[in-house]
Amino acid sequence: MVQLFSFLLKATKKTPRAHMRNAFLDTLRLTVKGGHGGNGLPKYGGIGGQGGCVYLEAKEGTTLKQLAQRFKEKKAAASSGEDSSKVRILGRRGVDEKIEVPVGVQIYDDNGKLLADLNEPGARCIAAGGGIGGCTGTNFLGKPGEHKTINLDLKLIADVGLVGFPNAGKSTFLKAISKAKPKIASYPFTTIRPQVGTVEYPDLRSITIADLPGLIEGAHANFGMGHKFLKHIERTRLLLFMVDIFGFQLSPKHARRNCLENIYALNKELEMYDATLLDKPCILLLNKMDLEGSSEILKTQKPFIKDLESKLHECPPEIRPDRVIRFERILSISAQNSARIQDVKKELRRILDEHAEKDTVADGEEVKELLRQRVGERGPKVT
Ligand SMILES: Nc1nc2c(ncn2[C@@H]2O[C@H](COP(=O)(O)OP(=O)(O)OP(=O)(O)O)[C@@H](O)[C@H]2O)c(=O)[nH]1
Repeated sequence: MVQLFSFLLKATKKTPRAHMRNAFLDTLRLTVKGGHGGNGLPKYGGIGGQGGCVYLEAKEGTTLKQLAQRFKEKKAAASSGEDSSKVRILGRRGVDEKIEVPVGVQIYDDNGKLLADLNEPGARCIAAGGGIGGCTGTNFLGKPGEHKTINLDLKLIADVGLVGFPNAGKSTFLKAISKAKPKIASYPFTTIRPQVGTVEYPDLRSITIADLPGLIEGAHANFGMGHKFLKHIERTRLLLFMVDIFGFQLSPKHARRNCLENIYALNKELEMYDATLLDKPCILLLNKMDLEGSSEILKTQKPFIKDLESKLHECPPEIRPDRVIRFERILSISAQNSARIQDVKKELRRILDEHAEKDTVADGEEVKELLRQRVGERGPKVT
């Protein structure tokens, strides 16, 4: 009977859909447990060893998928401290459990409280401390280690976040400008995981661009993949909007949006996710300029794209943003023919450098102000 059931169960088990297989993993839940403290030895006043702790360390090249494979049971524990004995009065400390995590991981507890942000290689945090060893204060009994569930949330760290609706040409553009090799096809949703490309400059400086897929109109209401990948934009320093000059229609059931409407809709999606994203510097790319009729559309739409406020009243309410985004630069390109890709490359660099300089100056001013406040009237003069 049991065999029959297991046979039937196997028969109904479907193979996962192609896009679900090897899916990009950017969250992981783990139960972590610090080691138990060793017991003391009352007769000699011996102290038990402290339990080992579970700690996380950010390492480049690590993925959450590797982690999920290593901890199949989703549990990690450190070893207990050694009991005190006649030959070793001070018990040895338990062995720590080191978990290597991808750079850019944020650690949350079950209440959603941020415990740590491991955003550079080598950054560490203790996930579960070990219990103290038995001593006079504990009646020579070792204490249990910390035990909790943590949530790892990976947010990519890239200089530029590429956003656009499906089929706009994001993958084609990323391939043209960088060394990334994304999948490209003429139907929406080819990209189901963020792709990161690196753009190199002759002076050996390089910048990274993350293609954030899956964004569709209404994603804020959890249509499609919702805002699943938008979290990766939070740490980017510049936004790169990409829009098909001919507009986009997700399916016959959806309204066809022209390029201007697509810009409003993208603006709205970002605003609904996190309005502070609109404060980031932003470049707009109007793509597919190699196709016939594109120049005419550009000519009629450009004045309105430059001044988004002007047509806001005509924008359908479901895609109308409260605040329009300001583009530092608008470039019409053809990702397929690599036309004006070099201009985009230059602009990205220029704007990133300009903002980095501003940030440094702003930081400097802040430090000076702090110093001024601390130094007081009689201290050295801060200029
Ligand atoms: N004519 C023309 N076609 C382009 C251009 N850029 C992209 N395409 C085509 O548009 C289609 C979609 O391109 P992708 O690069 O896959 O678009 P995407 O935005 O990455 O799409 P998703 O993966 O669905 O998010 C493909 O058939 C491309 O060949 C362009 O500049 N000109």
